Amino acid sequence: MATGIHRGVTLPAGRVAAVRDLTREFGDRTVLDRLDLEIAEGEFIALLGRSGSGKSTLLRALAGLDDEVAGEVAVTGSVAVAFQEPRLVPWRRVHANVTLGLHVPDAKARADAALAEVDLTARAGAWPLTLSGGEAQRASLARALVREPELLLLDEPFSALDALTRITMHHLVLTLWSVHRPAVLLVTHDVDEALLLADRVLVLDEGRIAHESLVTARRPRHRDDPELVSLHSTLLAALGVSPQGTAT
Ligand SMILES: Nc1ncnc2c1ncn2[C@@H]1O[C@H](COP(=O)(O)OP(=O)(O)OP(=O)(O)O)[C@@H](O)[C@H]1O
Repeated sequence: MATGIHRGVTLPAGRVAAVRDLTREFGDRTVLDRLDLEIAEGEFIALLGRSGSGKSTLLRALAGLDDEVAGEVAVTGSVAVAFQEPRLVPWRRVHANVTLGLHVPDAKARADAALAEVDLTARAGAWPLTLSGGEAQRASLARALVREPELLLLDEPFSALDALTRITMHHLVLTLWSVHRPAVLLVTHDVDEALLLADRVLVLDEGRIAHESLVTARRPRHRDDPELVSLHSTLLAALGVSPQGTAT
C-alpha cells in the first residue's frame, strides 16, 4: 500500500479499516506518532485518551477529513461520522438533513426508514433548532445510518446529553449496531460508557495506541459486572488516573 488515504481498497479478510504508521504534526507538535490500528468488520471499539491526546485527529483521518496526515489509512467501504454537536443544517428540515448529499434513487425511503429506527418519524418535518439535544443527536445518527456505513465513527456523540438521555442513546446505538453491524469507533471520555458498549477499548497516549482491553461480558452490561469493575481500574491506570480521580 502506498502512502496516503485509500478508499474502497481490499484489505485482509474481515477488516474494514487499517491505519499504518499514521503521523500527524501540528507545527512542531507530533499528535499522532506512527500509529497502527486495524478495525475488524462489525466490531465495536471505544477510544479513550486524555484531552488533547489526538482522538479526534485519528477519527478525522479515518473519515478522510484530513489530507495532511503521513502514513496510510485504508478503508474498504463507506464511512459515516456523527459528532459531539449534531451539525444539522439549520435551514433544512430534519428529513432533508438526513438525505443531504445522499444521491441514490431511494434516498427518501431510506431516510424515512432511518428516522423510524431512531424514533424520530414524528419530527421529520421539524426545523433542527426546535429539536431537543437528544432528538438532534438521533437525527445525526439517522443521517449517518442512511449511508449504510461499514464504518461508523462517533466523536463523543453523547457527552453533551443529560445522564438519562445518554442511557437511552446507549441502548439505541447498541440496537442499531446489532441490526446493521457496522464497525464502530466511538471516541469518549467516559470509561463506563466505553465498557458498557465496546468489544475493545483502546487508550491513545503519546500518539499511539498505548493500551487495549478486550471486553467479553454479554450485553446488556451492568456497571457492577466484575469484569467491568476490574477493567475500569485497569483503564483508569492506563489513562494515568488513580481510582480516586486524581492524575498520577
Ligand atoms: N487544526 C489544528 N491546528 C493546530 N492544532 C490542532 C489542530 N487540531 C488539533 N490540534 C491539536 O492536536 C491535539 C490533539 O487534538 P484532538 O482534538 O485530536 O484531541 P482529543 O484527544 O480529541 O481531545 P479532546 O478529548 O479534548 O476532544 C491538541 O493539542 C490540539 O490542540
